[in-house]
Amino acid sequence: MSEDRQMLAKAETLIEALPYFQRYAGRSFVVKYGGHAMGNPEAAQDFAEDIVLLKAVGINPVVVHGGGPQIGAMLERLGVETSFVDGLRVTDKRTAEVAEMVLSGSINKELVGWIAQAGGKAIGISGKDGGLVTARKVARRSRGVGGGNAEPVDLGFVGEPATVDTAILETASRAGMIPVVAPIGAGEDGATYNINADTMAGALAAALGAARLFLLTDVAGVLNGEGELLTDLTPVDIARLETEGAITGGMIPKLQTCVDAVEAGCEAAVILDGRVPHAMLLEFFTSRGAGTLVSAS
Ligand SMILES: Nc1ncnc2c1ncn2[C@@H]1O[C@H](COP(=O)(O)OP(=O)(O)O)[C@@H](O)[C@H]1O
Ligand SMILES: CC(=O)N[C@@H](CCC(=O)OP(=O)(O)O)C(=O)O
Repeated sequence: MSEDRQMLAKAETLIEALPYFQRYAGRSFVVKYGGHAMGNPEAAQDFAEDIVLLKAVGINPVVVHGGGPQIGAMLERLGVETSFVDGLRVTDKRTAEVAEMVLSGSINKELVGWIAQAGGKAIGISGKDGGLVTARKVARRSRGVGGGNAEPVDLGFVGEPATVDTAILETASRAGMIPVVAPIGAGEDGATYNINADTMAGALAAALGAARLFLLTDVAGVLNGEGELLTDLTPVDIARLETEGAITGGMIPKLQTCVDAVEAGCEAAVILDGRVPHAMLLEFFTSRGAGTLVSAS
């Protein structure tokens, strides 16, 4: 391509994005960055640039991060065994301490650093800060599909957001900052609860009335039993896939989050491959969408 044609193509890409900038300026986007997607430092830098660009065009991004694999690695180093039920980590007191240390400590600050490198101002918090989230203990769960006969398991200090006060997010956004939220919350009893990061992101998206919820992971999107990408899903489709047993592990809380978010008024929730450079920008601002888009109908 000649240099002139290349310049023209760049200008056209920007113009293609203009209606989106205009339509979504002032709205909130909640972006969940999964622990699996974080493995690649280059993709992480691209991710941070995308977030800073959203902020620069007047959108208010709120980042929620995971860190499941990183918590797992730290538990292994400490010789603590760990297990999951329906994609949720069974969390005793020691595990909750390690989860908070890894999530609120190292990962949260790493992401704040990446955003700063990309020229943005991020503020790292957890659900405990500014009364953002009050957690309640999740109910006992049966193990996996067809686990109906098994004794339900007590997941310990696994929480879900019971109340959300978005004031701290709005204050930070108004001040030009990008909130980066670790999925940890305090219960009314003062205990620390480990919250699945997808669930946390969905609760914030619902409370903010976010225009979009992006869940960045390490797969192309939701795959059917044949391994093919499903590009558009509704809550009815998701219920069918779950009954068929096509959804397992971490995809269970992810899809439940999408359903809850769109039913609470979020326009769309998108599951995207966070390993693909600039996946979120390409999905949102151009016609070259990727991943799985969940909408109410
Ligand atoms: N139907 C499905 N389509 C895609 N991925 C699925 C499906 N069912 C289960 N998964 C699993 O869900 C994982 C994504 O969830 P998770 O490991 O919690 O990621 P993250 O750390 O990004 O939240 C995928 O890597 C895949 O192994
Ligand atoms: C209760 C529960 O399962 N909490 C998660 C929190 C981190 C998380 O959700 O990280 P990803 O998004 O990277 O999976 C955990 O302990 O792994």
